[in-house]
Amino acid sequence: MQTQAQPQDKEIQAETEIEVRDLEIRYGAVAAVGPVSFSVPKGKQLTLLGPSGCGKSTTLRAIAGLEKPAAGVIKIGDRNMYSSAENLNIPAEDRGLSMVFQSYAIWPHMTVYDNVAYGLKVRRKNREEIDAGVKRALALVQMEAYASRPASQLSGGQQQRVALARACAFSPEVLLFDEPLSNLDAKLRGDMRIELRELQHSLGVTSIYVTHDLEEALAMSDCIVVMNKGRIEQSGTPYEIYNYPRTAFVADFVGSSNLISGTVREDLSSGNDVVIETQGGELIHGNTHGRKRGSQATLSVRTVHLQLSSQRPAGDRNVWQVTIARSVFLGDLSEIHVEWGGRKLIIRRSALDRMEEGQQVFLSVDPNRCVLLEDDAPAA
Ligand SMILES: Nc1ncnc2c1ncn2[C@@H]1O[C@H](COP(=O)(O)OP(=O)(O)OP(=O)(O)O)[C@@H](O)[C@H]1O
Repeated sequence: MQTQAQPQDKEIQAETEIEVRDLEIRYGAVAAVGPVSFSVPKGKQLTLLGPSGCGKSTTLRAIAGLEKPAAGVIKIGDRNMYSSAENLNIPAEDRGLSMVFQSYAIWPHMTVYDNVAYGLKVRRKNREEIDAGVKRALALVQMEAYASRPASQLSGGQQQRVALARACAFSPEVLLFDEPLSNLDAKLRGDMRIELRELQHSLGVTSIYVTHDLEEALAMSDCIVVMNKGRIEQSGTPYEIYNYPRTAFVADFVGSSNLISGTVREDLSSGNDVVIETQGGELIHGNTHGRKRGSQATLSVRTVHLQLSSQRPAGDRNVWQVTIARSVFLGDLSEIHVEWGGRKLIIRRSALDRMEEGQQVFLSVDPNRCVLLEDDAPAA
């Protein structure tokens, strides 16, 4: 019997630090967000991921106190920061949190030291506390050597480190990040991603991170909330979101997938597997998920999970003979297009094993790699 691997749900049993409940945000008559609900356990990082305009920044700004919601509750620690029922909206500066923006927002005319000291001065710390706080924060981002340099004489990556140091200097309970790496070049982004994650871990600070960059979200988060058109499509660990998308939107947005629609034909008596009749032929999927015979179903199959081989693979389940229509070299990977059941399937595989256009090959997929979606994608 085929058993479908269970999602690795190691999600943290820690106490909740941030709770967002039935939050709605409007601009005039237009509903920009909501209702959305999610929570972040203490010391963990949650990422709001989604395409441009889906409402990520608006949600984050409401948590920061920079946007007044229309309804719902925002709770940090044991205090309500916003509650429509209580007509409560605590000002941003009293929420005990710090925010790092895409546009560093550091002052170019000030030195690095003064930039980092600013938040401590505003909080009326004494000279010794300010000095200790600045030194600790600069050490965290490895910028001690630049303390006396004007901020205008720093690279983009260094400026973003200063912005981070400034955000961490007064040891906030909560850190909010709004696309903090998107002004940096690809290489620096990759490095900063790791540094930021280590920083978040070492401080043990609870954080919410906004990005539209999938890799960033997968690499940096304890939990991802995927948003679309102001609503939550799915939330879970990076592993769950990537391997078990529930909707066509998530399957498509989080990594590249082939969406294949068909009709549930029969359960195999040997186990839980289900046969879906598609235009390309029978596709066997590893778990029924309660689908009834005759119902419409859409399977998501990741482009990296479809296999191509010149020899027929062992077994006869989910194996077809196809012709390579296109082969696109992408460096580490090649993207191969094949025609299957009157539609194009895309396969991503190592570029080392070359396949030529026009070549006849065998296409196969493990039934457990075909994920049944909860909604139906447009017929393909
Ligand atoms: N000040 C505003 N007035 C009116 N509508 C707004 C305002 N700010 C945002 N919106 C709208 O609210 C929706 C959500 O915007 P938001 O900036 O939160 O999206 P986002 O997911 O963060 O996108 P991006 O990644 O492009 O920043 C969008 O439709 C946007 O046009």
